[in-house]
Amino acid sequence: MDSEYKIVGIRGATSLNEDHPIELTENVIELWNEIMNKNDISRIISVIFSVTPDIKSLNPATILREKLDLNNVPFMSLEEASFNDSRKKIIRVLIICESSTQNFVYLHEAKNLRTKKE
Ligand SMILES: O=C(O)C(=O)C[C@]1(C(=O)O)C=C[C@@H](O)C=C1
Repeated sequence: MDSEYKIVGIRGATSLNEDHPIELTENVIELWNEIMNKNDISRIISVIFSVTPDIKSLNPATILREKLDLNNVPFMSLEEASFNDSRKKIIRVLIICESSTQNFVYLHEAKNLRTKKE
């Protein structure tokens, strides 16, 4: 293994306007492609998705596995814990991988998930 590659966690998130299979598929593939384009990942170890409890139309892991032929990637999908100030219709991902970069990607309404609340 090249020494510049380290095991890191890369985060990302996206949002849905509606819990609809077409929008969910498009936004999950968009998120995945953006993370892959903005990073230099040499090996994926595991991928965990979380979806807020208002997302039921499709499983993001199944979409990637089937549509992008990622059958060898160990995916899991979980329900995100819900709190009083939780944002709605958010899909989060944590990719554990070997990478020389660690660029997080937040798209659409998920862009401000990590901004500090006043
Ligand atoms: O990074 C995100 O997706 C966030 O919503 C931020 C945050 C955090 O406060 O650090 C909140 C909830 C998630 O479970 C993970 C991280």
